[in-house]
Amino acid sequence: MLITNADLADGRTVDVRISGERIETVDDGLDPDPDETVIDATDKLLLPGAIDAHVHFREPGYSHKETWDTATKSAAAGGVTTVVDMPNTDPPTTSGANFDAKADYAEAARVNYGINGGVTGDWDPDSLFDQPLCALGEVFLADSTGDMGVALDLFHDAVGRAADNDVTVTVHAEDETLFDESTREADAGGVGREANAELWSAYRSADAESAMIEQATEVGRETGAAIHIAHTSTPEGIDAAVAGGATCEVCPHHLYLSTDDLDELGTYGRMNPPLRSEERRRKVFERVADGTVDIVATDHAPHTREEKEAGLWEAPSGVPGVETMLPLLLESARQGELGYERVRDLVSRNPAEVFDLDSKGRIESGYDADLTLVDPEDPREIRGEDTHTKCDWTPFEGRLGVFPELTMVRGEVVYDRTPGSSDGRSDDSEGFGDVDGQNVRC
Ligand SMILES: NC(=O)N[C@@H](CC(=O)O)C(=O)O
Ligand SMILES: [Zn+2]
Ligand SMILES: [Zn+2]
Repeated sequence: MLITNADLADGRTVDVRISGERIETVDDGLDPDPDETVIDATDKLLLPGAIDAHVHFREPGYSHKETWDTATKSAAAGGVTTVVDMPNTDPPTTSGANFDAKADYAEAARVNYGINGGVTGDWDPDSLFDQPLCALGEVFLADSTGDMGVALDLFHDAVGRAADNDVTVTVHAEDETLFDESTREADAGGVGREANAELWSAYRSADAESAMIEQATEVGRETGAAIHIAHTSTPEGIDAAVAGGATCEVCPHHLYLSTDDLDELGTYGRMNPPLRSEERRRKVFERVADGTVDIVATDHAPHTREEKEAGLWEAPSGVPGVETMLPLLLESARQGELGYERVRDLVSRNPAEVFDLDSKGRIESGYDADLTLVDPEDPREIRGEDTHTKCDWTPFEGRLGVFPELTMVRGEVVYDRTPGSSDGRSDDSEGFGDVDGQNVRC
């Protein structure tokens, strides 16, 4: 296959030849071979497929929220070609056997995936580390969905084991002892969008995050493990991660939403860590734009509308996001708030480096042909009902996103937004190709 005249994030315009699963040549003036499929990418932007290093695809255990099929369609339609799945499923991914149980479900994936191991009081590190883990984590230092919170002494042991096995540790860092219990009394009731979700932000305080990041990075230094701080939501948290020698990630909801949006979102804006003030959100955005933050990942955490239609303290935490991450970032690039190379680094190059995905994250000869093609000047309104996640709602309703036209996984079309228009490149009427997702560690 030959993609001609594509603009790259660095401003070059090139032809890209794909041979089998790999990028063969990146050059200009490549002539199509006889019988070679040609995609004219004139005025389109070609990006390495996004790597979402933080998703909750819910199976086994919670197929009513999401399945590997719906979630990886959502990923493909959002330009995400690799995902890393978190362990808070049922059973949790805390032993070799439980890893195998998840791997069976993951066979339905249409994009590449990694599976992480998790830590609980009764985890089985011996059998777990025998498996091809992508990373250890998220290791929960506070309870979140799945109630997998662990104490610091167990965390210390687990990080030590990870260091011995040369596995990166992704950490959910909040200090429960610093949560503000008094906020519970202020709740006047109200369910779903009527709930006063600002109380959730007050409850799981900004201090609780940065204090625990300091402790987690100290354990990293003591043990020599590579620590990656998940979903940092505050400038203080990002600065603590950097000072502590860890890598860190920011999620689209902490980049584009703040407590100002909670009037409208209610429990649909409840997640851990919670949304922060507009002032903090701006400072987080600055740190993403200037390269202080290593990666953007979604923490795609779908729950049904029925589950979200509950009181503030009963509703589950988490929002979907795998389909809207790259579109939101590309809209910021269109607006001049982020450079295209920064976007590429945040969602492709850097996650590939942090998680040792050696053949991914770049459009260069020899790399996997995981690619996504967009018209950078064609934003659309984000609509929950248009997304492919099973939960069918989005906290970004009505915002603009620059969505992919075409996504490829290891040289095969996994998503084509205009099926039929392009010589049958996809297999079904929704535009999805029947691609066999592969475990990135196998
Ligand atoms: N972020 C969330 O609010 N929820 C996540 C768990 C997590 O990442 O903490 C979930 O799995 O629902
Ligand atoms: Zn978390
Ligand atoms: Zn998470």
